[in-house]
Amino acid sequence: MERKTGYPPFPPPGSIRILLAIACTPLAFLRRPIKIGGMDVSRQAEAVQKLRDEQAIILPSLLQCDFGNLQREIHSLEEAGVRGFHLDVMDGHFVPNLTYGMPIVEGVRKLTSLPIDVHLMISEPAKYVRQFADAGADSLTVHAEIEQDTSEVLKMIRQLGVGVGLAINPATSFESVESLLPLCDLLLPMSVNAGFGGQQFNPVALEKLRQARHNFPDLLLEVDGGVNIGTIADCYSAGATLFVVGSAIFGQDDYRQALEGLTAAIGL
Ligand SMILES: O=C(CO)[C@@H](O)[C@H](O)COP(=O)(O)O
Ligand SMILES: [Co+2]
Repeated sequence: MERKTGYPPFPPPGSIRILLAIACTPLAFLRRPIKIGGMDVSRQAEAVQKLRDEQAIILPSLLQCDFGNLQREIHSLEEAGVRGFHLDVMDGHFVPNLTYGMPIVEGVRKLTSLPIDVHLMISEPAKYVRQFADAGADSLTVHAEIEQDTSEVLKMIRQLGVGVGLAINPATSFESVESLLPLCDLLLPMSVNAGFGGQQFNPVALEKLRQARHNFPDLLLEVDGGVNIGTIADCYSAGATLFVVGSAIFGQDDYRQALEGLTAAIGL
């Protein structure tokens, strides 16, 4: 399937081209917000760009960090070289586990300027996406398996000016969500059933990554669940560039060593 890029098929007329060139310089993004149809696209562009900037980004899933020492944990992870954070929000309904909500996102936002990637494992994301964006999330990923209209939720997230992500559990096929992908910046084929850290990697995610990379070359591809030095290389070869890692970091005393092991495993 050919991806609709939204780009014009030929260069726009001179005046529009100049305006676009000014608006698209990184410095212009830093100077002022750009509103298109009432939406602030500068934050979205910056956040998604940061995630696109590198060949591979390891995102620690903070689920297993020491929340009694959150500031120290964020600091240690930054010192160890991480380039972003992954926050798992679970509501005890969409998944049989309950974690945290907006206050923790807000707390982490105060402690870091790195991208915060929020994974919403909740039944009714439409009710809360605005609050998560206001709390400081840079990208919001919702599950295709929710009972709400997923395309409407993805459009709502787009309007909020943050990165738009779609997650699919191992039992959900790539084909069943393909038509939603033009609405997204990011696809997350889960390599475990959403709900708990510390599960074993399910290779069913790999074929979905390959399909997505082939059909949607510009889409950010993330993988989450059981990613460790034994599984990360296959995910990278399949096309993922964002790697969510919980146990393989927090199960180690030395975060730097854990990160170095993971990046070495993909040859970077
Ligand atoms: O979204 C989830 C679990 O549902 C994850 O982000 C996990 O927290 C990752 O932990 P590990 O599988 O790496 O231990
Ligand atoms: Co997650």
